[in-house]
Amino acid sequence: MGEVEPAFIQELQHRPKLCVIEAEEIPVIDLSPVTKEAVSEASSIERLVKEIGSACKEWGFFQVINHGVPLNLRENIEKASRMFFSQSVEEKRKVSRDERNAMGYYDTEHTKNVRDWKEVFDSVAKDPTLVPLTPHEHDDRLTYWTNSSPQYPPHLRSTIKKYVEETEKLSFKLMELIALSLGLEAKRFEEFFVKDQTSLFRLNYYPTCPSPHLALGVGPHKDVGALTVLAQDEVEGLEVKHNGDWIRIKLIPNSFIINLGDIVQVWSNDAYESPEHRVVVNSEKERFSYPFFLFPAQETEVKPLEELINDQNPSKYRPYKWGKFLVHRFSTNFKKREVDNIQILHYKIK
Ligand SMILES: O=C(O)CCC(=O)C(=O)O
Ligand SMILES: [Fe+2]
Repeated sequence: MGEVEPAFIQELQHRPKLCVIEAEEIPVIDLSPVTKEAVSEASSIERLVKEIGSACKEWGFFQVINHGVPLNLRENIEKASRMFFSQSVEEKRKVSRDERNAMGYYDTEHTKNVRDWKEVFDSVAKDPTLVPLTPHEHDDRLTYWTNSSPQYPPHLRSTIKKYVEETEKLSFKLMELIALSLGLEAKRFEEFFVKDQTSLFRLNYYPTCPSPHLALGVGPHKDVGALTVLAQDEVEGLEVKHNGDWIRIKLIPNSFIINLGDIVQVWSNDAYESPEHRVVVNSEKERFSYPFFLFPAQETEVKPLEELINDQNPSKYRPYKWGKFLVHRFSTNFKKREVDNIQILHYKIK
């Protein structure tokens, strides 16, 4: 990517100041009580659940250490991703996403109608993944998203598969801890993912940017799924909005950055919120990141859980069909439009 074209330029209020607020840090959570071979004492799990609960309430963002995902899988992803993005745009476009299949390469994503300074390669965790053919409410036709296989590096597909299997296990463990922290059964969320989950794994590449004060790698947004498990290289750039300030996330080597998505916000009936975040780019260093987005099965009707609503705390959302929401997002994120994208706010009961 060369000079900053108008499509990338953020409105004044969204332009990053590039001075980093170091005052606060997101919580760091040690997952050893649930990842160690030996069975942990109930009290240490209870403590962990409390920590997760306060991190979800206070930030919706935290880092995890001793998470059980082998370091070499992650190193392999980093190497393969650098090899893939180092190719010419023509080569990368050979595995471009298209109208029929949303998986593959692209560099045209817009967040809130401004183009992001990034390139992306998307894969589904379960290949093929069942999704609605169109976002239209009364169209019941389904289709499959499938993974594309770049020729270079030749092992990219298998490297992603191994990494995703382990990250997915971590995300299920985290969902159990989140369920417990809400006073639910540990396996409460399992039914939404066991069959036909639509989870997605993304390779993000943020090239150096000549004007990092005008553009963003990813504009301010909230993740739409249940949970995001993010790995990244050593270049910082991710920021979370906390009490009105953008807080830069400091890196801990080999940790994962976890954030809640909109679906957990709806399931919890706003007990937990999906945090707003963005990615600032850099004029000297390129950056790579690897989010795994945990998404439920397409037929899931997303609504506040029965156990978490009552007369004093009635449901704050109308139900929505996850598959339709997902496909709507994917069909509208790639060009500048006059209207805002679909949001959970559209389902909020006023
Ligand atoms: O690159 C990052 O650090 C985060 C990217 C992100 O927020 C996203 O892809 O949704
Ligand atoms: Fe995000």
